[in-house]
Amino acid sequence: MSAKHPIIAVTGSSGAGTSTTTKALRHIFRNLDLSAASIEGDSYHRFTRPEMEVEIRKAQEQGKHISYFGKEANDFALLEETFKSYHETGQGKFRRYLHTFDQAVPYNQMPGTFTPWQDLPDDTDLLYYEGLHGGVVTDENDVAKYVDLLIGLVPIVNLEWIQKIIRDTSDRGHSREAVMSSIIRSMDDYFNYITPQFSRTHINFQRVPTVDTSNPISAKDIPTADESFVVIRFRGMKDVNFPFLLRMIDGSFMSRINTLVVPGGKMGFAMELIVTPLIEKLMEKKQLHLTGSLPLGL
Ligand SMILES: Nc1ncnc2c1ncn2[C@@H]1O[C@H](COP(=O)(O)OP(=O)(O)OP(=O)(O)O)[C@@H](O)[C@H]1O
Ligand SMILES: O=C(CO)[C@H](O)[C@H](O)COP(=O)(O)O
Repeated sequence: MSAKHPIIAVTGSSGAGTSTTTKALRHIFRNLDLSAASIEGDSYHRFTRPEMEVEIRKAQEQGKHISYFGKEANDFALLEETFKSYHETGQGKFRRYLHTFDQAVPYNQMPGTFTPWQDLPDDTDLLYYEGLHGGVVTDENDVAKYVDLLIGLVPIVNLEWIQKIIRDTSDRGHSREAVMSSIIRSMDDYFNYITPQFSRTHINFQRVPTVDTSNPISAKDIPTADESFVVIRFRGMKDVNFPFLLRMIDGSFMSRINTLVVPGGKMGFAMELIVTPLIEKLMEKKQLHLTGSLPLGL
């Protein structure tokens, strides 16, 4: 944990909605007048899209699987190093993985390639990570230990697959069959690297649809905000003002002592109400540090 250079991470599987949620987080940063250095989880893939296709074939020939969820296809050491560097110095490097032609054309590159590494801007208030592995811990690497506020974004799995299948086929140019086989191929890594993170998060936001999603493969649309609820689980946080949240968020209720449920359309609002005071607290700590009132290391 770094009072001086705090790190906030939103972690979730492919299609969970981490990019979508980033809009709510950016809104909070703007309201608080904070400058955030941003990094994306996909930047830590080891391979471009054509290279990954080769790696998938090589693995298959050896009777193995490689997926974007696992350590073979992602450089966890580099991600840990980036977090460590920001935590200690407020600096680091970033690049982007370009998924679509719309993203790639401004760089004069092809989809499925990386932009060159660049320095993060100087003098930012915090580092914001959005992606697959913000809370990853393996035998070799511990990314989670540098994160001051770790948020999990976890739709129930049928909804996650619907979101992934529809997004990947309509925006990223993949066939339905290719997306399906990538989901199947990713299963081991999903259990080994993705899901354990959600027991390390401070808060999880889990979208639960109220329409039938029992066959995600055949779904034509993503359930809308009005067709879902969001289950929000807090871990190890003593000062959550539940009465205030219940009063402010119409239609919300508690389902457990640490769990708030809000209508799907209120997810952005709930996120702002919950996350804003937490970020304010991180900033107060940072300020104390800068004025020398907080011992180093706290
Ligand atoms: N709360 C939501 N309500 C409705 N649709 C959503 C919601 N969150 C995400 N989606 C949709 O789900 C799809 C996947 O979302 P998004 O691209 O944000 O996922 P991601 O977690 O960033 O995935 P990746 O890591 O693969 O980039 C998008 O089509 C997005 O519009
Ligand atoms: O979302 C993903 C992981 O988070 C993608 O599966 C991965 O980044 C590869 O992207 P693409 O299919 O565009 O090559």
